[in-house]
Amino acid sequence: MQNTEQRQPHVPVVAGISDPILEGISNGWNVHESTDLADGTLLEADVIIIGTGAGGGTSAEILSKAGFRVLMLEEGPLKSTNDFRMDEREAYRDLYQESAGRMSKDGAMSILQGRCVGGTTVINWTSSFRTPEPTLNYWADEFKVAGFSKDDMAPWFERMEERLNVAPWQVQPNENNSVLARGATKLGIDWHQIPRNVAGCWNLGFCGTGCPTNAKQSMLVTTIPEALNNQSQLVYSARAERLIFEGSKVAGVEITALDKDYQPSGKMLLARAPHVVMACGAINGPALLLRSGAPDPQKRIGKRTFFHPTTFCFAEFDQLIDPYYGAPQSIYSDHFQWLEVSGKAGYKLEVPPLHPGLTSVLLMGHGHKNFADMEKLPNLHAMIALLRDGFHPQSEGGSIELAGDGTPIVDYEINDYLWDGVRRSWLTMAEIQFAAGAKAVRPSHVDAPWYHSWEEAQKGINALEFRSNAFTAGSAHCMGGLAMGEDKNKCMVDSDGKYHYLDNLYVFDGSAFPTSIGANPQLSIYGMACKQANALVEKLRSAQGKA
Ligand SMILES: Cc1cc2nc3c(=O)[nH]c(=O)nc-3n(C[C@H](O)[C@H](O)[C@H](O)COP(=O)(O)OP(=O)(O)OC[C@H]3O[C@@H](n4cnc5c(N)ncnc54)[C@H](O)[C@@H]3O)c2cc1C
Repeated sequence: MQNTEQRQPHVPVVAGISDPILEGISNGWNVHESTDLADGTLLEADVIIIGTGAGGGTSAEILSKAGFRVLMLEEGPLKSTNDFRMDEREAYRDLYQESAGRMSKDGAMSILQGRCVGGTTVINWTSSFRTPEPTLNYWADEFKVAGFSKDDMAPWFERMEERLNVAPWQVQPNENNSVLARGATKLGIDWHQIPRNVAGCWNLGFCGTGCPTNAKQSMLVTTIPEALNNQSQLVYSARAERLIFEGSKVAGVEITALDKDYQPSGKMLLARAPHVVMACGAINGPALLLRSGAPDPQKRIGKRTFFHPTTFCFAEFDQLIDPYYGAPQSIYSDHFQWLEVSGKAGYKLEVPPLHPGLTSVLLMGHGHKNFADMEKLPNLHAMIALLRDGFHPQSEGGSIELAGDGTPIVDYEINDYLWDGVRRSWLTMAEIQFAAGAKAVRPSHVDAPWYHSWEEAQKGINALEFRSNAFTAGSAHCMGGLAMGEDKNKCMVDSDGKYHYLDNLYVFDGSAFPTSIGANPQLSIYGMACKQANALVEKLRSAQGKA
């Protein structure tokens, strides 16, 4: 097939590991790079799915298995096993939105999000949590989300856990994670093992640059191959530019074909189908609707965009931590998460993997200071606190605007309410790190020196000043912007994911969350998309029956 030759696959990192995408293409899958198609090409299907991440992959498998002709459109490139060479430079350029440089409008928030076939599931760290019950209850009470109680959702989570091999990680945690467990135990803080979606994981630690052994059960190696086996079509490097509306329906999708540098190639394509599912994720999904001028009587598109604003605290140890090796996340603590559901910001404690490129940015500082900190890397541990966003009147999240070229801008302010959570989270993390034997700790704030005792850290952290851009606040969890619920004053889609103001448009991805989740979001998206895509199958079948 032409695509196989054109892609010129790299030499695999691990000899003998198959590349299911290259194999599928050579067996005749209907896969096209957008620029291979002639300008003006018309693509047709029963259902168009825009975006191939957690929501898109899950929906494509379900709809195609039910016999519907599915067209998957993906803005990012098609990269697979042999392209994943555990190299940050290549991975950020090829697999991340804006080459991993996406930021909030004021530059205070770094945002990591995927952009490739398989979406963010290709680069995520595999932690798999069901949506916490207090979150589901809050959605029902505040947004009139129907059919999402803990019991309603249990069968959908079970189904996706089985499909993606979600299970507690039985291997000894790496030292980076062990620090969290050890320090928490000393202080009487409860912690647990993280379930992961892996099959035969080699414990390499490079989940964030794409899995070179196919162990991570991302959409790329599970649902997308199955959808392609079920006669779906995939067009990649294909950005849905605009939805075309006719009356109360989406009549087509205008597509920009992107070149090898991810820039518009000058070619445009058009796709038509009776039903359109948006699964382009938070930020880009609302931006697509804004670009398209979608009906929005309450002006709610892009509002309540959430992140789990994430704080970092570094610690230096005498012993080797090697924080870049081993399963990135295997221990968590929810001890500080649900003390109050809608009071002060709660937070989940985890650790991030520390690869050099990412770490040099997170540490803040530059020149000699940054160099000196980076020299500590083999003995460095980091802990993160994911602040729960969206459960308080002063935690309304951000909003999406459009730049002059139609690309999204995220306006998201870290305010006093969140700053209070930031400071508390630094205190918690520093105390745990010292309890685990750290010789020095440093929260990621430009003014923070290395503190050499818990007492010194307490005093220092309490004195740190709240200034925008003075501390690292990041997130890899983009949610909201097209809130789900039956309350039309607050929400854009109903509990089945159908857009309130159009008859044939659905949103099956993380943008539909009316708050942040309070846990890493992938399994919440899989469960929700599985439920909603099955409901859509039933609806389309009954419509066919009536026709
Ligand atoms: C480094 C990192 C680590 C993470 N670790 C975890 C973890 O351990 N556990 C966890 O639960 N979550 C984790 N996440 C987050 C999780 O993977 C995402 O929340 C989830 O994949 C989002 O699913 P989605 O369907 O909403 O969007 P995505 O998976 O992001 O998929 C959206 C897709 O749509 C495409 N797209 C966007 N706009 C367009 C357009 N206009 N036209 C065509 N295509 C478009 C994008 O390129 C993308 O491929 C992590 C994220 C990152 C960045």
